[in-house]
Amino acid sequence: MMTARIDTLIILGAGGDLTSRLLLPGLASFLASDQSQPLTLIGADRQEMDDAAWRNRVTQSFDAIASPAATAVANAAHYVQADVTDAEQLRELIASGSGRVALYFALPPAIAQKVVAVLATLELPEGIVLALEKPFGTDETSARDLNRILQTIVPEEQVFRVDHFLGKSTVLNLLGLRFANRIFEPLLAAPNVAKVELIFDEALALEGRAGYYDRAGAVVDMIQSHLLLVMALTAMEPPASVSSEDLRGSMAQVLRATRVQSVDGTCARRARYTAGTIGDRSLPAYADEDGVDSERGTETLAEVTFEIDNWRWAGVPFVLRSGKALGDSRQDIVITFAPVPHLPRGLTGSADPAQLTISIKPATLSLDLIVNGEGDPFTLDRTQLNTTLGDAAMSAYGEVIASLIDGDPVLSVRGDVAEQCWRIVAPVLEAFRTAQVPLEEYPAGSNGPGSWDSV
Ligand SMILES: O=P(O)(O)OC[C@H]1O[C@@H](O)[C@H](O)[C@@H](O)[C@@H]1O
Repeated sequence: MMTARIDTLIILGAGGDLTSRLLLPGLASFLASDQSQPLTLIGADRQEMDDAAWRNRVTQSFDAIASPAATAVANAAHYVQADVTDAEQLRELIASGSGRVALYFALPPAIAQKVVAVLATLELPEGIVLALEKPFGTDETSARDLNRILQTIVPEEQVFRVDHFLGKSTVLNLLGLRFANRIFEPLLAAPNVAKVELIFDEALALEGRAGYYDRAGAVVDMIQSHLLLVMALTAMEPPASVSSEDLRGSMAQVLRATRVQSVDGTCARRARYTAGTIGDRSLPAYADEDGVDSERGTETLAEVTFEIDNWRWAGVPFVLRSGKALGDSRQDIVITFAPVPHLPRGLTGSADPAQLTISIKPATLSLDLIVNGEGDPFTLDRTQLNTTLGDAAMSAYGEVIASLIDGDPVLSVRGDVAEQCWRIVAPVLEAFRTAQVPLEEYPAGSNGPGSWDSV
């Protein structure tokens, strides 16, 4: 496997929103903590722009996390005006890179697929890495087709399917928490665990992204991509190492064993927000947002229960929930332990089982335990052990870019995993499409439909 660092990063779609909002700030975050080697940055897009204008754009996006390395990269950046769906223009663009090249597709999925097809006709430099943003395909079949073409272009180790959740430090903390402490890992299995919940509730609403979101909805936007990967890290078997083969192999194995709890749609709920207020922001109903086709019935909140058919997890529900325009932002992994098999008679009071909560943001860990209460020593009470996990040196995008620039696919979604994630949610998407699951409503700023019990 080739693991030499990337010397040239070429961004396709350099003039787009993704580049300035996420990719360049992520690159700045990486550069601030990496001084070791120069990197040539080339931006490419259809629009007319000269090097100076592109450098200016890069500098502006780098501003929040300025560093000498970032300034050096911005000052030496180049811009190439090109239609990258044209074979000759794409070939010339790639040839303008020196050393090992990474091609970053910051492009809408349909154009990215065209460019992949064009790449398949070109002779490419040794070791080129192709970085593709989500969504990777639109279902299992299209993801498999895209993987098949990519396989004809470069080896799997040179395809980097970006999912920035794999770069979140608290998500990566699952590895240390689970595999470096003897006290949790043996307990993380049926019958010790009653349920596992992964909650990603956002106060953010549509934020002008109707063009993408109205076709995706909460299941595709969050559960199919990010949350299933977090679930895989929470539930996978201990890998022998954190090499890309071992880590991604363990993730793939647990996802292959994952299915929705029932195929008839009763394992899923969905809702969309109506008008409401969050803090001092008044939000229109989702259906009235610019660019939304209300007939499409897109959900802005979804909850799906999965099961993992293996020895460790058989029968334990994994509830994944994510929604927008909710009153409380929450990003938690909540592991609820099973009740003890026998509570000594004479101990009274709340014996609700212990819970371990790993919060992605703010990065905290809390263990909710039952102890003897302060008053009557035979009355049970609850106590909480809390700790903060500290801020990561790099942003999630920075971490993913670091792994890309290192030429190490460990934080990239492996091809078969991308296909599995689509396979897993397919029955839910079908149940939504055929209206087997009612589309409920919740006012923006609330905690979801009143009938949904909160976790
Ligand atoms: O919390 P983060 O890192 O911004 O990630 C959440 C975002 O992840 C993106 O991939 C989704 O498209 C967004 O809808 C979501 O808000």
